[in-house]
Amino acid sequence: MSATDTLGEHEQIQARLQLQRADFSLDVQLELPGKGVTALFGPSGCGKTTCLRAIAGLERARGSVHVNGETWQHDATRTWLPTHRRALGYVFQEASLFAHMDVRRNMEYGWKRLPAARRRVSLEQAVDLLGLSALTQRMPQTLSGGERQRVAIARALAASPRVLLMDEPLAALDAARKAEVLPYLERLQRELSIPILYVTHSADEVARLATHLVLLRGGRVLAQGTPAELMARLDLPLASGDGAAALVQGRVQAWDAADQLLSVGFGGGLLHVATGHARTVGDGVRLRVLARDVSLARSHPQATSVLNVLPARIVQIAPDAPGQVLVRLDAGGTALMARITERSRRELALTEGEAVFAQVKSVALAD
Ligand SMILES: Nc1ncnc2c1ncn2[C@@H]1O[C@H](COP(=O)(O)OP(=O)(O)OP(=O)(O)O)[C@@H](O)[C@H]1O
Repeated sequence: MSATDTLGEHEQIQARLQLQRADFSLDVQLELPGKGVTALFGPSGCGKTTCLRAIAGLERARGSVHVNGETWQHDATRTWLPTHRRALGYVFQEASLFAHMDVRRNMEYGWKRLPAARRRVSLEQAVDLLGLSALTQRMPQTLSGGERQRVAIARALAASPRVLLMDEPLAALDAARKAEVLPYLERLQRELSIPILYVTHSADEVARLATHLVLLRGGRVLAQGTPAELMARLDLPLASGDGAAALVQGRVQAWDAADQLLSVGFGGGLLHVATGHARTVGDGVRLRVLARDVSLARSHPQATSVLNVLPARIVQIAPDAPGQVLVRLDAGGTALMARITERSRRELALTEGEAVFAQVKSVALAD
């Protein structure tokens, strides 16, 4: 079987990976969309990097790996392609650029080795996507950490990979450098048809970038699905702690420059977001609503400073931190979450299935 043999399952990444170490075992079945950003998310040691390395062929797991129509590993037919025959780009935590080559020659490295017929990304495109046109003559040691990482991503892209594997690409950067690189990653997600597998243990990065999410625990898949779906599951660890939040996909309906307020429409109504950044009417946006910023009322609150009051239905109530409960709501088909005290729940006699008003004190743009 050759690298171009297909399974008829284009536009999908499938991996069955099993591996045994002295004190760790990996046993996962991944069925991932062949486009967008799939985040592999979980605590330290759960096997995120091992999964990525096994997909790349840097680690020998038992099983199979199929990437958008190509078979890279299939034990049943004794197929196992070495890493250099797998059309992938790998971006590590620390950019490993060739110190003796300038940015352009670093980028040409993988690109030149590719037969012209297989080049799907031009060098110019990679330079442009990562905003590197002013840096092509620079040597790596003169670049900031964020710039080096952008070059590493561009170099990986220029090799026209079928998939881009990124292992905590922002983890080594400080907050300011992270903020500088993130928009480029978002751009890749929007403009490229190359799927990205993105290892992270940052919930912020998941909320901002991921279109699909795989939760790993102890070498096993705990759950996989869209970030909005999994973040609203009260039985999963994402819903615990201060970061518990709902993701709301909406569309910009208006921008009020005087009040610096963005109005975003979604299935459950309208949310107003205080932001200094104007957005174009009609654009899709992702909002993050923290459970701790949502309170509940039985009737529509009057004369409140909270701008966002949405009718919703209680779907589920689960115990949370001591004295608190987490409430999953349905607002016109979109999941929201509220963290309230057990006493408030009792005094308002809130139960599953009931209609309430959700007061959303604060909303942030996730992208
Ligand atoms: N080369 C190795 N030899 C033996 N054990 C290893 C090796 N590499 C990783 N491990 C172990 O395998 C388990 C999974 O490691 P892995 O690096 O995949 O986790 P991770 O989820 O990526 O963690 P982190 O977020 O800390 O990078 C851990 O228990 C780790 O100690």
